[in-house]
Parts: sequence; structure tokens; C-alpha cells
Amino acid sequence: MPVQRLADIADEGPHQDMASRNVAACLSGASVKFGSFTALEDISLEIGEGEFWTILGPSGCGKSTMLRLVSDLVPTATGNVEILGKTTEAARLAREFAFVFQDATLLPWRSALKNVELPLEMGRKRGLKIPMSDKSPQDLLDLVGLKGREDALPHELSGGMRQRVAIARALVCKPKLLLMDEPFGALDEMTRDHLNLQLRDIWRETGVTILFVTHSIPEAVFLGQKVLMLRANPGRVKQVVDIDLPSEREIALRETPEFNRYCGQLRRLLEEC
Ligand SMILES: Nc1ncnc2c1ncn2[C@@H]1O[C@H](COP(=O)(O)OP(=O)(O)OP(=O)(O)O)[C@@H](O)[C@H]1O
Repeated sequence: MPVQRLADIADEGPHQDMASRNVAACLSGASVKFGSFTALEDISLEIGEGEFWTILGPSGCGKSTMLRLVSDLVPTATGNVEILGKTTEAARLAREFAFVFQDATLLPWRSALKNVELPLEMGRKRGLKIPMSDKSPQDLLDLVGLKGREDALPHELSGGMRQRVAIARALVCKPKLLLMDEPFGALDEMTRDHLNLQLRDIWRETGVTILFVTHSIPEAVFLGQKVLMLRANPGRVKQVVDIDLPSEREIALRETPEFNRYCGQLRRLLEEC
């Protein structure tokens, strides 16, 4: 599958200056309970605007719950969560964030372009003043490498293409925060590699903050500036690992000793969780 790369990206742009960063998400001693079960406990984190965080941890440790907490889908039992200085509810109403799930959840009777336009249409129908990307839905489809496939119906697209439509749809309301829950988990390795490259490009082009849940250690290292390792029972922060790798990431990076050192470090951390 040909990959459309963004040739004109010269540097890290807004992502470079980590010292003077604004905060996209601030969690202070946040816990989540389901009945008497504590899913997340005492989570304190500051995620800077424009940063790319990946989240790893054993099955059931609370990775998805963490995204649901940030996106106002589950309440805090204790502690506090702020998104761009707002409550999670205010951030949700202002459409500060968007979700991409493992399943693209496209409407099967609408074309790729019509699926991308859907959030704008729904906003208009409800009379909501919603933010719009500087890029048109067509531009966003181009950005994710689907130029020429705008009229295709979801069943005419591959799984990877459907996920790209879902990413374009997530970007159409210009979210400041993109929450991605194993979006490439069901795809074959080659397609996943291509989409990893494209996602890095999209991140650098748009400046969006990304929280990305994955089960794959190499994917977490390849994508992230920081890897959040959660441990289980109850879900707590095990460690945040800074990934100090070049900002230009090509697939060949995965064969370097530095990359494999990070993978080894995270594998050992995961074994301790
Ligand atoms: N609505 C709910 N009601 C009760 N328990 C829940 C609910 N949602 C999640 N849980 C529990 O909270 C814990 C964390 O679930 P979560 O889905 O966040 O884990 P995860 O790390 O994303 O798992 P996986 O890696 O397997 O996808 C699990 O024990 C799960 O059973």
C-alpha cells in the first residue's frame, strides 16, 4: 500500500519546546471506581499540549478507563481531572477532544467523505457552534492518504483505510486532544507500520495532543514522546518513560540499538506490573 508522507515537514514545530509547555490534561490524585472495585487509583499526571503519549500496561490495568476518565465518560471517585484548564464536562461540550477506537464505527451507507463530514452536519443540525478544522473534510482525507477514495463506501475500503477515515473524522472538529484506544490493534503488521508513520506525520502537522493506548511495546516506543506504564490491581502509574529518539522516525528506526533498548526497558517494566 503506498504511503502518503508529508514531505514539507521540516522540524518538530510546536512540539520542540517542552520546557514552556501548556498543559492539555492535568490529573491530580484521580481515582475511578466501579462499585466497590477500584479501576484506577491516585493518578497524577501532566500532559503538555502537543505531546504524544502512549499508554501501556497489562490487560485490565485501566488503560481504556484512563481515556474514558479524561473524556468525561466515567467520573472521578476522588481527585480531579482538568482538560485545557476546564472540567472534563466543559471540555466535552466544547469538543476539545475526539476519540478513535479499534473499530472505525463508520456509517455503512455513507461514503468516506460523508462519514468525515458527519460531526459537522450533526453539530449544524443541533444548532451547535462547533470548532472546524482549518482543513476541509476533503483535505483531511488527503492528509490520511485517501485522495481519490472519497466516494467509496466503508465496505469497499480495507480495514486500514476505514481507520484512516475514522482519524480524518476525528480531526474534522479540530480537537486539541486525540484519544486513541488501540486504533491499529486489529490490523496486519505492514498496515500498522504505515499508519504509525502517517499518524506521526499527522501529529506533527496538526499539533494535536495524542493519548494512544496500545498493547504493542514497539508501537508505543515508535509513536510516543512519553510512554505511560500502568500497573494493575488497582491501576496506578508504574512509570513514565521519556523516549529520546530522533523526531524523524522511519521504520528502520526499529532496528537500531537505541530503539531496542527502550523496548527492553519497557518489557522489563511490564513484567514487574
Ligand atoms: N463499566 C464497568 N463496570 C465494571 N468494571 C469495569 C467497567 N469498565 C471497566 N471495568 C473494569 O476495570 C478494569 C480496567 O478495565 P479497562 O478496560 O480500562 O482495562 P484495559 O487496561 O484497557 O484492558 P485491556 O488491555 O484488556 O483492553 C477491568 O478490571 C475491567 O473489568
